[in-house]
Amino acid sequence: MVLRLDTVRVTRSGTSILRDINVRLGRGQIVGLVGPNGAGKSTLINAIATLIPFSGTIRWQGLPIRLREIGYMPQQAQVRADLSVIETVLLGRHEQLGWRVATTHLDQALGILEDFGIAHLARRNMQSLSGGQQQLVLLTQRLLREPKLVLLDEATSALDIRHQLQVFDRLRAYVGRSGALVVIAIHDLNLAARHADTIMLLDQGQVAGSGSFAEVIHEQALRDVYGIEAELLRASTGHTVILPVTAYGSTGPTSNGIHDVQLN
Ligand SMILES: Nc1ncnc2c1ncn2[C@@H]1O[C@H](COP(=O)(O)OP(=O)(O)OP(=O)(O)O)[C@@H](O)[C@H]1O
Repeated sequence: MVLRLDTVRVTRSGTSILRDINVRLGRGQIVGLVGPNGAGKSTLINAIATLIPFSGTIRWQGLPIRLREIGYMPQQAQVRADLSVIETVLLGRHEQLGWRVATTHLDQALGILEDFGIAHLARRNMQSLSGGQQQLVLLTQRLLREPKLVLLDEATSALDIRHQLQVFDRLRAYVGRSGALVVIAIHDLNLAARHADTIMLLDQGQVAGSGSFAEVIHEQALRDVYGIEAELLRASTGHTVILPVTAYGSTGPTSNGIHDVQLN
């Protein structure tokens, strides 16, 4: 197991935010970090990225994590600099850039933009892009130097359905090629069901479950952690689809099992 957290705790402004987090994660997988608003997902990602103080130990391949060696993308990555898209992506390799940009670096930057279907934006100014386009560019920037640990906080939240699928396809290819570990905080449980190899469910600063989607996200967990009644459907792909029915406590139809639906 390459990412190891032992009794990690985070306290902010006197309040306990994360309590006794013990985690073991192996490489070559996408881990979906899920949980309701305020559960502690961003805090956990920020602690792993060493951006906030924590107690306990966090080790990557047996060593303390160094931010510059990982690919980290915060929840609200902001673009302030007046740079073009290609310049922004190249900054992903800023430690290696000199007075001239090497052709190989430029080719890599253009290649990753192409891979994510946004090569046509290469010469555009970042400020002129939509929020979703900026999110895609920043993701390619983080992946440019091929980090083996990638921490993404809601990295697909501003993307349309096609781009969400595209990003997960690219992340899957990246993980397959590089053997990286990708941890992505994500609200969309259906996306997580489809694309995450492992689910880690956070609730009130603690790990409420980890394992396969089916092991972690079931009707009782949705009731206990999210406070909703939901139907769990099974798509023709075999993946679970969650259909929220009603918020806990309100009246409405409840689920009585898993149903088959045909997706074309
Ligand atoms: N600097 C801070 N000082 C005090 N409390 C904080 C601080 N940062 C976060 N919190 C609290 O910690 C808890 C966890 O926040 P966090 O942002 O990690 O949750 P999250 O699961 O990422 O939520 P969301 O899904 O809404 O993004 C929340 O209750 C939040 O109010």
